[in-house]
Amino acid sequence: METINLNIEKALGKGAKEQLLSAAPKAEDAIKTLHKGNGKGNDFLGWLHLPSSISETELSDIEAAAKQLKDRCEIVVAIGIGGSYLGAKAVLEALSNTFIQMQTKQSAPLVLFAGQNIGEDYLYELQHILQNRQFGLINISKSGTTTEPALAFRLLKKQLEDQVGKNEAKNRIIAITDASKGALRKLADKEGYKTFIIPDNVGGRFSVLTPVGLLPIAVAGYDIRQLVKGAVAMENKCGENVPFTENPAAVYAATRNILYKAGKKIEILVNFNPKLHFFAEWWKQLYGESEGKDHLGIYPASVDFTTDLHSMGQWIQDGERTIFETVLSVKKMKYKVEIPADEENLDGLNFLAGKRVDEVNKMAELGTQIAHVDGGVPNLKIEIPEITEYYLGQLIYFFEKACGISGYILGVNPFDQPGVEAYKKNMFALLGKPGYEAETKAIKAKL
Ligand SMILES: O=P(O)(O)OC[C@H]1O[C@H](O)[C@H](O)[C@@H](O)[C@@H]1O
Repeated sequence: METINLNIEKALGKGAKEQLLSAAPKAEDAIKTLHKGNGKGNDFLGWLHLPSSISETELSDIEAAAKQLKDRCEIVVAIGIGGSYLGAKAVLEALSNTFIQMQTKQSAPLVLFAGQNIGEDYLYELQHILQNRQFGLINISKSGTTTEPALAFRLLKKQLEDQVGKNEAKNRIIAITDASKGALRKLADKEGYKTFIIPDNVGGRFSVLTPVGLLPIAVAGYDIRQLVKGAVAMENKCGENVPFTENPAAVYAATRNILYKAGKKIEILVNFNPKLHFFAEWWKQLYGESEGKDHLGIYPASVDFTTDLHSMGQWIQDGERTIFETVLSVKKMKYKVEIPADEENLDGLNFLAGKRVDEVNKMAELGTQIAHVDGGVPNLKIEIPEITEYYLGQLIYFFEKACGISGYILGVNPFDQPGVEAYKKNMFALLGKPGYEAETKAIKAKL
């Protein structure tokens, strides 16, 4: 089996080796701190050895629960937001047929998502689609108190109970939450739902390799063992005793911090494969929530190429020089599409006849890299052999490990997210939630 490969040749320019070597001690310290567990946020390091510590019993339990839903449902709605949503969404978008919702024959339930927004029309349309369909629910919330998923669950639970009765609904609802705390734990225990636990020491954005991500992925028919296997391979490749230059997570973390110090405040995660769009959304939460604090942190952005070359390409080529790119480059496509010759050649494309579509895409990728580097945009490249469960598992762990290292190099606590509470407090105050009387008064005075 291959591994994903990080290439930083086009990232640091002249003196790259020296720059990297001088950044090595800080990265090595960060790795030591992570592994000793004596740094900031050290009660949230459960992800560090998560892949290698998942047991056969845990995997079988997840697969059995997935089977229970598969046997009963044509649609399963995974309810959650942030880390309780993006991991599964990213993996499913990467692995699924892009037009899965148009396919009439499904070998596994269609996994849809809810609770990741408060869109009334979104929920109306979802409820409408679920009418007279056999559906089930996976309700995911680590805290068990997040408003968006709680609201979606209230609506969909009622609909399910109305459609199949309370008893059968219990066979189709699985809750993933804290072992003892939170409203969802209480509700699940009271109703007698099957539950999975999100370990206390695994933060939401690091939880894709717990049942949070694994259950929806298994329900959709994908091989969670391969996903975990890939993550284990990367856990070893980025291990504590691997020398700095051979540890891709350390090199990535060090490189982005060198660039940040040099004024590159924005990192754009680029893909040339639309299936990776949501992988970037997952990555944005991982890095945004981990590093964006104390008025510090690279702003994680993303683009889909070549699509966005026709919209954001101008800015990236010529705009303010505060950006760098990290390109997710997929080596091998799953399918083959050859460009046909055309006798009339009215579109002038006969020079491409006989080539695969991916050859055109690869030249777009190379041409873009050269143009952007020439334009002053440092370029990191992560080569992914193919989009499979195994390599996605590698990629997930690679980014998680690098995120921990990078946050410690930056000097922040990469494992908390205090800033997220500000909007929640205001929303509750505006909605008049009991207990928020003083905040309600204060915010109304601002209106
Ligand atoms: O899983 P939950 O507790 O519902 O949290 C879901 C998400 O919302 C929070 O506000 C945090 O900012 C995220 O880190 C978290 O992943």
